[in-house]
Amino acid sequence: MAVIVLKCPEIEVAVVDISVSRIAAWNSDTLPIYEPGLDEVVKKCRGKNLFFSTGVEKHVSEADIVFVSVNTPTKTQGLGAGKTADLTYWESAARMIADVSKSNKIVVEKSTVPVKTAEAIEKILNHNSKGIDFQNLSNPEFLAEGTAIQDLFNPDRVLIGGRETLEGQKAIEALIGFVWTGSYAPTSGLPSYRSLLPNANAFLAQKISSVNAMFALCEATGADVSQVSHAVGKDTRIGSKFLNVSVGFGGSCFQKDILNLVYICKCNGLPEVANYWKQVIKINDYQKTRFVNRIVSSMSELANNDVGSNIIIGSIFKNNKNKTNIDELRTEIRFTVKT
Ligand SMILES: NC(=O)C1=CN([C@@H]2O[C@H](COP(=O)(O)OP(=O)(O)OC[C@H]3O[C@@H](n4cnc5c(N)ncnc54)[C@H](O)[C@@H]3O)[C@@H](O)[C@H]2O)C=CC1
Ligand SMILES: O=C(O)[C@H]1O[C@H](OP(=O)(O)OP(=O)(O)OC[C@H]2O[C@@H](n3ccc(=O)[nH]c3=O)[C@H](O)[C@@H]2O)[C@H](O)[C@@H](O)[C@@H]1O
Repeated sequence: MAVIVLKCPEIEVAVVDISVSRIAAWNSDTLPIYEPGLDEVVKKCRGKNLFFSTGVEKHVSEADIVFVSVNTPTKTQGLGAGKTADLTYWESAARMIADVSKSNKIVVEKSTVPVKTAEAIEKILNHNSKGIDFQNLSNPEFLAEGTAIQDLFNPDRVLIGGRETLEGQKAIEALIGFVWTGSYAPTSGLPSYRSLLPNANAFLAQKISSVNAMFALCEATGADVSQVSHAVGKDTRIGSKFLNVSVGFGGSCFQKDILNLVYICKCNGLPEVANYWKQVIKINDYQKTRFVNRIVSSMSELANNDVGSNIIIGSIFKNNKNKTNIDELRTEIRFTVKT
């Protein structure tokens, strides 16, 4: 949103959140997230055409276009727990939009929502007795944490999906007004767009798991994995990105999106495809365990002395992120030390 307001000064954007502390932070000198370049953009536009507020209902009712980027974590209980996305926040946001709206609106999905289940959102929005027309568009975000502003200024691609009706196409045209650059892919039905981000993320994660599997073999055979991965990355069909060996991928999206994909494949009678993607997560778990085992065995004193001391080993894969993979590793380390 910050980049949209910078590029489109004539458009007023209100960023709303039910979290009072988050909005207070957005209005302060210390923003709640760190991204290179974000501070400058926010400080330049805040109070002019960019506002942060907890007045969710007021701003939603006044808006022409509502972008929804609420959290969609992996479900922790009920049907599909540990696999599919928890749409509670999305559903409650959709209900609120339907309740407070007094005029037609374009509702843009920024959250990663699974294909098919998202049809329920359209039903919630369109099941109103006020005669309001909601056009639901999908505009998946491809930014990565740590390079978000750069990714938004120079996107590889911008995708917008909507209904193949006259109203749907008009809504897409209206949204394109906000999307100032990047290649604009031809539109097609919403299911294609909702399938895109989880599948693209699964492909990227699969590359990391492949290079980490290659790493294990390189170590066993005395080869230098950086030379091998460099050579593999020179193949333009494969490319050099996402070929860095690591302690396994973390982050907020890969694991949750792949679990979602696995669940959807199973629900659609495709167990083999589900197992294929599941394997990417299994290799990632194997990589984490391999890393931890290596650390623990090289610290023999720690391995032989289960005194419950807290030793935290952290790892940051890349600069400019305010998160690390440390939580996952901490769990793994405790488990390893105690057994
Ligand atoms: N973080 C990333 O790099 C990317 C995230 N996504 C997707 O975007 C979505 C959001 O991700 P994050 O920003 O990382 O999550 P987040 O958890 O940091 O932020 C979500 C915010 O939504 C607020 N919220 C929940 N319900 C609300 C409601 N009814 N009204 C107003 N605010 C509400 C929460 O208070 C929270 O502050 C997820 O679906 C994620 O998969 C997609 C691409 C990139
Ligand atoms: O759907 C999303 O939310 C986003 O998920 C990822 O973005 P992000 O999770 O911010 O982080 P990345 O920098 O892409 O890395 C993900 C994980 O993979 C690991 N990684 C990445 C690259 C690599 O070569 N090796 C590797 O182990 C990182 O350490 C990190 O834990 C994708 O890169 C974005 O395109 C996507 O929009």
